[in-house]
This record gives sequence, C-alpha cells and structure tokens, in this order.
Amino acid sequence: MSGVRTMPVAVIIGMMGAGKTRVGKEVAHIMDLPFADADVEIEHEVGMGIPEFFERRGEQAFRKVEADLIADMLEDFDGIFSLGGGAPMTPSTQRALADYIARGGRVVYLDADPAEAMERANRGGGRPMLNGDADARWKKLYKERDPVFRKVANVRVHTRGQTPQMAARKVMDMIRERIVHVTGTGIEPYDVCIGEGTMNHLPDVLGEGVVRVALIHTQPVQRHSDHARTLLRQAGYTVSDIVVPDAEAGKTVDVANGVWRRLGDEGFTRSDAIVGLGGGAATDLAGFIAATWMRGIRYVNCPTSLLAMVDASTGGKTGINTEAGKNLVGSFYTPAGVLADMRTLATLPNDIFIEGLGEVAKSGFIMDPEILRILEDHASELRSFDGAMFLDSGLKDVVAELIEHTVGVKAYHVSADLKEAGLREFLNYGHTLGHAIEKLEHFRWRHGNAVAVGCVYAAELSHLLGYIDQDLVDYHRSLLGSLGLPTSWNNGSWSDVLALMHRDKKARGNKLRFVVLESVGHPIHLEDPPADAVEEAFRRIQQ
Ligand SMILES: NC(=O)c1ccc[n+]([C@@H]2O[C@H](COP(=O)([O-])OP(=O)(O)OC[C@H]3O[C@@H](n4cnc5c(N)ncnc54)[C@H](O)[C@@H]3O)[C@@H](O)[C@H]2O)c1
Ligand SMILES: Nc1ncnc2c1ncn2[C@@H]1O[C@H](COP(=O)(O)OP(=O)(O)O)[C@@H](O)[C@H]1O
Ligand SMILES: O=C(O)C1=C[C@@H](OP(=O)(O)O)[C@@H](O)[C@H](O)C1
Repeated sequence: MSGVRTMPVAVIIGMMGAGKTRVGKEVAHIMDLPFADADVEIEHEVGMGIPEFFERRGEQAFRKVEADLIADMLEDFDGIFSLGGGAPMTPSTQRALADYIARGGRVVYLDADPAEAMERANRGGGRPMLNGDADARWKKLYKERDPVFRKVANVRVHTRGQTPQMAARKVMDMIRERIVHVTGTGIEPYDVCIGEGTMNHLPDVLGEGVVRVALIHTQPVQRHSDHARTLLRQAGYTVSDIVVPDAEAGKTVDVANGVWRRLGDEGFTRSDAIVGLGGGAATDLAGFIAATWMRGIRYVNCPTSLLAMVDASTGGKTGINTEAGKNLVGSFYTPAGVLADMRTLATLPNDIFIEGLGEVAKSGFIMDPEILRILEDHASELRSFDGAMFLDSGLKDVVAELIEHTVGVKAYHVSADLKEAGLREFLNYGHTLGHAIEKLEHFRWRHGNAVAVGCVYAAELSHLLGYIDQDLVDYHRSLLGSLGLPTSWNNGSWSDVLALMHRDKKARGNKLRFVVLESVGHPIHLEDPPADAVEEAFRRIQQ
C-alpha cells in the first residue's frame, strides 16, 4: 500500500436529466479515466434496480445507502464520478463534498436548461422521484435543489443547447483549470482562473446585479474581445465596446477621459461593470477607470499577454502614465476576478511571450524554486514559443503551471501587503535597475527584458556584499539567457543610472534601497549599500 489517498478527478452533480451520466461518461472517455455512476454502484450493492429499492425500502433507506457509498467513493475512486440528482441534499454528503473540495477536488454542477433537462428526465422512466405528475415534481425539486447545488459545487457548467460532446469538452476544460485564490487584509477575495476557456466565466464573475458592461480592449486582441462580447451579450448584458490605443499609448489621462465620457453618455451607474481585456497596459487602464468611475465599480480582468497574466492583472495596482512618469497616477483597487484564458495566447507574438518570462523567473528567484526547475527543464521550448502551435502542444501545460506558480508568488506577497509597505517590495527584485533601463531606453525596451537584466544586477550586488556565491550569479545569467532574455545592458552612463535609481519608489531620502538575495527563495531589503558595490555591480552587467 502506498498510503496515498486517491480521490475523484471530478464529481458531477445536477438535476435529473441534466446529463450527469451521459456527459460524465464522455468526459471520462476523452480524459481516458474510469467512470462511475453512484446509482449504478448502489444497484450493484443492493442487488436490485433503484425503482424497486424505493418501492421496497423507501427513500430514506435509499439516501442512507447513497450517502455511505458516496463517502467511500470520495476516498478511493480516481475517475469521473456522477452522483444521483438528490444526493447533494443529504447533509453528510454536503460535508463530504466540502472536504473533497478542501482536498483540491472539483464538484461540477452540470447546470442544464430546465426545459431540456426536464424533457430528458421524463424519457425512459426509471426515476421514482418523478412518479405522478413528472413535470410538476421536477420543477418542485429544481426549486429546492438548485440553490444547494450552487452552494456545494465549486465549478458550474452551463450546458444549454449543447450536445453531450460539447458539454463534456466544457467540463473538461473547467476541471483542468487552475485557480489561485487571492485574499488578505483590505482585499475582497477573488480568484485568478487559469486555463483554456476561462473567459466563459465572465457572466458568473460579473454576477447578476450588473446591467451594462464596458469592454475595454485594444485592437491587436480584437479576436478575443469579439469572443468576450458574444459571451456577455448571450448572458444578457448591454455591452459597450471601447477600443483604446494599444500599449502605453492607452495609459494616458486623455484616453481615460474619453472612456469616462463614454460611460457618462451611456449611463453607467455604480451597479454596472468594466471588463479589461488585453496586455498589462489595457488591464491597468481598465482597472483605473473602474477605480475612479463613481469612486469605484466592479471590474474583471481578462489578461491576454503572459506578463499581464502573471503580474499586471493580479494584485490591484491600477494606473496610467503622466508627464511626471510611468504609473505615477493610480490606485490600489482589486478586481472581482481574473480570467487568464490560455486560448488568448495563441495570437501572442514570441518576443512579448519571452518578455513575460522575465517576471516568471524573478518570482522563482525570490520565492519558488519550482518555477526555476520548470524553466530549466523547458527552456528551449519556451524560447521558441509559437502562438499558432501553442494550444496543440505540450507546452500549454508547462505554461499553465508556470502561470499558476507565478500568480501564487504574487498572491502571497499581495495578500500580506496590498499597499507595498514591506513584503510586497520583494516583488521588485530586479526592478531598481530595470526601471532605470526602461526610462533611459525611452520605454522601447520591454519591461520583462529590463527586469531580467535588473535581476542579474541585483544578483551581482548580492554577491559583492557577500550574501550569495558566484555560482548563483552565473545561474541567473545562464537561466535567463537560455530563455532568450537579455542579461547585459550597455547603453547609458552610470551617473544617469544612479540618478534614476535614487528616484526609485523604494528609495528613502538620499538612501538607495534594493531587494537582494540571501539565497534562492530568500530575498532581503538592502538599505544604503556601499557606493562602490552599487557601481561595480553595474560594471559587471555592462558586458
Ligand atoms: N498593475 C500592475 O501590477 C502591473 C505589473 C506589471 C506591469 N504592469 C503594466 O503592464 C504593462 C505591460 O504589460 P504587457 O507586457 O502585457 O504590455 P502591453 O499591454 O503593452 O502588451 C504588449 C503588446 O502585446 C499585445 N498583446 C497582448 N496580448 C496579446 C495577444 N494575446 N495577442 C496578440 N497581441 C497581444 C498588446 O496589444 C501590445 O501590443 C505596462 O504598462 C506595465 O506598467 C502593471
Ligand atoms: N446534452 C445532451 N444533449 C442531448 N441529450 C442528452 C444530453 N445530456 C443527456 N442527454 C440524454 O438525456 C438522457 C438523460 O441523461 P442522463 O445522463 O441519464 O441524466 P442524469 O444522469 O443527469 O439524470 C439520456 O438519454 C442522455 O443520453
Ligand atoms: O433526484 C433524485 O432524488 C434521484 C435521482 C436519480 O438519479 P439521476 O439524477 O441520475 O436521475 C436517482 O439517484 C434516484 O432516482 C433519486
């Protein structure tokens, strides 16, 4: 015996006729997993059909057998497990499902259209709960059960008008999703959902109180915003499509003003919402609009670049650029949810993908060595990322795992320190020099590339001050280089760099402050380091 506890990959619940058995079997088939249906297992156990058991022993006896069997299967079945329609109404099963979710399980509420499910449930008979006026019985049960199903499930899949195959694909995408929960002082908890098709959650995350949705996006992601708009319209929202200039050109007060004007003209109220879709520039602007319109309305981020997925869209920093500088005007304002839909990466250019790996690696250095291991193992595939091939390649799972880990690092720091009073500053590893490079390159250097050079600089500084050995500095260079990221910069004078580093937001008075490493996973604050070390580290990244 290995002693490892097994558990179902997913448990499917829903009304009679929702398709729990049919769709569940299909999911198991596609995922090459075993399938079990609670009703069939019960029939084996009691040696008779369910209608006969109901007739002979009654519903109460059935519920007891059902609850015991489910409790056992939740401990030792490792495939797709469909429950009978009424099973989640039993309190002990509700507790068992909550425990299963706490262990990482997925309880999928197969939410079929009532008319479709009712018609299917009436086919073929064999459902004792529908004896008599079947439609009336079904409707009554639906009223009782739907609120409970919503509560006990952690995944909800709408299947209206879908074939069993289509519904199964949707279930599969959703059970493969990775979810990072962000919470902490001053944060209304929210989830970052990572996976293929996570954008489908938009209506669920926006909720029912919202009437109008402003979909803020840029032109290069039009294909994805078209999809989001369709989803939103199908869910009954009135959608305002707002196209803003691409990249940093969109993060201006003039653009913000134009968006505020649209919201005013179109009657946006406090109960309406914003969806920001695109790279980090678009999500920063959308968050800023959401934070400021009527002093704060609901917003959801749909990041479409790797950098936006792992960094910009999570953590609640929103903002625009002004003449005073980049990101100097903004607000801490957390989204209602972040939907990192991997399908959007299919159109992402290689250089923008690679740049995102700079922040991924940084997160590995400061906290999560597993990130570094994954980067090492897959460096050459990552480096030759090709959006057109991505979704059909094994790289998809690697990238999803990297995003999950990196968002986890960000969520950890943000949870403890939303407003960057201390711990959150560790996320700034590599950024002190990185920001100076970006500025001196007039922002033609991409952020993640500048951060990569900045990480090598911070590692050199850590070494010069005796915190880490040369091997770890070399490791920074070799890992980042293997991913196609730059590790040196020689396009500006030391005096300009130093002056800019003094204006970094971590600096205090005349004192420079850096984040350096004591070892992988152990960053520390470094205040007012010796001037010669600060300069020598710079000399070392010039070649
Ligand atoms: N709020 C934060 O915490 C935070 C953190 C890090 C960065 N940022 C901000 O994020 C911005 C950088 O983000 P970025 O690197 O995503 O840059 P970006 O938003 O400028 O996007 C880069 C380019 O890629 C395009 N693009 C994005 N997704 C695409 C897709 N799926 N297919 C095709 N093209 C796509 C964009 O349209 C743009 O042309 C900066 O403004 C930075 O200040 C914010
Ligand atoms: N999405 C669907 N489209 C068409 N028929 C379906 C769909 N889902 C289920 N069915 C059919 O409806 C009937 C009831 O489905 P079943 O899986 O037994 O529901 P449940 O287990 O939820 O009670 C079956 O005949 C099944 O093949
Ligand atoms: O709704 C219910 O209470 C029941 C639903 C049935 O399963 P299906 O939902 O698969 O029909 C079966 O467990 C039993 O007849 C009781």
